[in-house]
Amino acid sequence: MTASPVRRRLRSKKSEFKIKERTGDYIVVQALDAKELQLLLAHLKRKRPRPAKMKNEGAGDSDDERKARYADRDSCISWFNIEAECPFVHQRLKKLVREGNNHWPIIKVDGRGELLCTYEDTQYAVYGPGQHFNAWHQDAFAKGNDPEDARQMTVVLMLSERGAYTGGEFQAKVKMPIRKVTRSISLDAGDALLFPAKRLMHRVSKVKSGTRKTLVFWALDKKSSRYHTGGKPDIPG
Ligand SMILES: O=C(O)CCC(=O)C(=O)O
Ligand SMILES: [Fe+2]
Repeated sequence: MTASPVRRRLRSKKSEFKIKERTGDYIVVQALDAKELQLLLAHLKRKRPRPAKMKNEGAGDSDDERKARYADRDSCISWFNIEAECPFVHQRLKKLVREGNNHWPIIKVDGRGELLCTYEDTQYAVYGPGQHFNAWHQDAFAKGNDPEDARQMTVVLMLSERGAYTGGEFQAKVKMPIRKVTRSISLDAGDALLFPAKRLMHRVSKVKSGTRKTLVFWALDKKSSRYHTGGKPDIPG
């Protein structure tokens, strides 16, 4: 028996991930199991993360004043091509972007259901004692003029066990009926936090002890960005 169109639609939206928390602003899912995480961590041992430069780890030449405050960051990062180096994690991250897009349909989909987006190099971030990303920020701006303003979906993959560090909370400004409130989002090792890159204000508080490690992965839609379209994005800002 064939499913009715409505049932089929519902089934196709069914998550393949265990959803641990879902709000209008962000979602937390279980993304990697312990074995997969170990494989990824073994690969990342070869990396030598270096102090992040502002803005957005580039040369610090942002044309956008909103990003000046990003300088309030102290962490070590390394950028790499995860598709080439760790294909199974790349596949998973792409599925996570799709999962996010099922909740916030921001990225267009072609006739075969493929997301019409590209992916930035992946950021591996390491925060030791005293380090942080204290600056409240969003990862892209609809009206921004920089290459990274093409970011549409953010995936933060937590690599560290809870007991590996204290402090280092991922905090976000979430909508409540009357105003936005700051919430600390609880993440276990292997969890992924998904949110629309141009919407969620967030930061990482200071690590008090131990080491906190994440991967941050962004899906881009270059057509949504002034930078990539010569000032004529096809999506209103
Ligand atoms: O490390 C994290 O948890 C998030 C880092 C972040 O917000 C960023 O790199 O834009
Ligand atoms: Fe961020």
